[in-house]
Amino acid sequence: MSRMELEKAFGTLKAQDEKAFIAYIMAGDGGLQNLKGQIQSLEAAGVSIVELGIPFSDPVADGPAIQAAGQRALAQGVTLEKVLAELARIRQEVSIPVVIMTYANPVLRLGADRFATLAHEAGVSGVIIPDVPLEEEKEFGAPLAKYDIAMIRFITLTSSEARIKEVIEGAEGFIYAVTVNGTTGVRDGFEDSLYDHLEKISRASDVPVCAGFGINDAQQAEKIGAHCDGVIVGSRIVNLLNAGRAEEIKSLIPGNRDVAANASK
Ligand SMILES: O=P(O)(O)OC[C@@H](O)[C@@H](O)c1c[nH]c2ccccc12
Repeated sequence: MSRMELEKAFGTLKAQDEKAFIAYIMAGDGGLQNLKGQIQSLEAAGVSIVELGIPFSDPVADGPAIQAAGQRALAQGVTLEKVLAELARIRQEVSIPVVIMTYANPVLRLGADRFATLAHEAGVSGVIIPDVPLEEEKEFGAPLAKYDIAMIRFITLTSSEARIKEVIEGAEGFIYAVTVNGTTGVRDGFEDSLYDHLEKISRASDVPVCAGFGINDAQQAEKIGAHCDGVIVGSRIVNLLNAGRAEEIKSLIPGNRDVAANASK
């Protein structure tokens, strides 16, 4: 698999006039032996793409829910290499695209070339590394490009016009538009200016734009998704999985309204 799978997924959604729902989970939270079942249950719930987090000891952009999930996974001895090996083992049984979300350090420890090879063997479609700025992207992106794996870039609320233009030029897979300032996790609400910001980026970008951080339910997902190509939900899903309430993930996806109504009864 490669970034073609991402293009295909977004193409199918567009043809059906639907938005992408990207679910973030922490690999190895609950044990790596459960990864296959977790991804399959997301797929069955109607998730479009899985963003698979790699546990890391110094996760600067993660809020409390993701940090706690990372600690649980680290306590189980989960590493980037083990996650990629497990993904390679289960790839035939998983059909939605998987994007790896990791910090730079675990990739550098493995070596950027070896990481790209293992990610390719694991069927990974894209990679998100939040602590690698555009200026340093090449070191990571070039080996991935050999296998056509997308290097996914961020735009934040404070990105300047010039920066937005730079990010959009040569963007791959999709653009991750951060909806709030700060770390991941549930928020009370969003700035009114968010919607214009998302529309502006979407208009300018050739690749789909997906918004994430602080999206907590189907209503928010629908409202934000209306101004871009999809949403990313992390903390809420991580918490539901950890609480053994995976079946409620369905109710976070807009369009599963009946499910949502039933779940809250
Ligand atoms: O948890 P939230 O608020 O739903 O946001 C998604 C986010 O967790 C996920 O995409 C993510 C986890 N760790 C990150 C680090 C940087 C950027 C994004 C992430």
